[in-house]
Amino acid sequence: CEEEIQSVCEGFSNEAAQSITSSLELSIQTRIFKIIVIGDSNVGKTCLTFRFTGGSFPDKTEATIGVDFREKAVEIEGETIKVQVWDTAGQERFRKSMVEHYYRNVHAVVFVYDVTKMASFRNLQTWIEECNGHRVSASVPRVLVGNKCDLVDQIQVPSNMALKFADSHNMLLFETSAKDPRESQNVDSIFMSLACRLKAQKSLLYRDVEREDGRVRLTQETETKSNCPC
Ligand SMILES: Nc1nc2c(ncn2[C@@H]2O[C@H](COP(=O)(O)OP(=O)(O)OP(=O)(O)O)[C@@H](O)[C@H]2O)c(=O)[nH]1
Ligand SMILES: [Mg+2]
Repeated sequence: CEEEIQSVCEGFSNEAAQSITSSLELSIQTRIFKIIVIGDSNVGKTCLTFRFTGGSFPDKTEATIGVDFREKAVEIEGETIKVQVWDTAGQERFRKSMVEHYYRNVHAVVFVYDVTKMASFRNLQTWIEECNGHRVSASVPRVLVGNKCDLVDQIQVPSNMALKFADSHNMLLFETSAKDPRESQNVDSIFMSLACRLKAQKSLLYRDVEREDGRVRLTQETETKSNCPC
């Protein structure tokens, strides 16, 4: 790594090189938490990940093809952590070749259903089976998200039914809306609660950083200072 840093700094003034070195060192030390977002097409996975990483609701979305990556640096108890969100495709034809990649070295899983579509709730069982089928360890935290709560007069999935399902699968339940700006903090807490739990499992993640991130990366994400919500 030191050699890589030196080669990056060649040709820069001392001051610039020093600043690059400290940025690179910080980047190398930063832990990355890989969180995948899974569920039927159209439930709002892209909008939820966009709300968390970009802070807004996208004007227009198209069906995700394969996977979209979004990252956000967050600060938890003085440590900067990079939350890497894998926004996966819900449509079978757009996900086939990618499924193995979704689950490889995953640190946490977010299952999403649409509170206005009972079928998307019923299909959760299939998504959970797919996840289990890819040998995702039971120690990998999972949460359940019921999205589109702003559509209050169209709700088909009662909260108590969702809660029972979440309990039986040892998951926390979040009912929220990617669209309603008043819910943005609730959307943040989906990912922040997972990041807090992962931070507590210290050992696994430095190893993953070394393995996946042998290359040096400089990023320009916004940093969110936040206290642990859990
Ligand atoms: N009312 C409402 N609409 C939403 C909300 N979240 C997403 N939508 C809408 O639902 C549609 C699908 O949203 P996406 O985020 O693209 O869905 P997706 O789960 O990523 O779909 P795939 O990429 O095909 O798997 C879009 O028209 C969004 O505008 C929400 O919280 N409330
Ligand atoms: Mg999508």
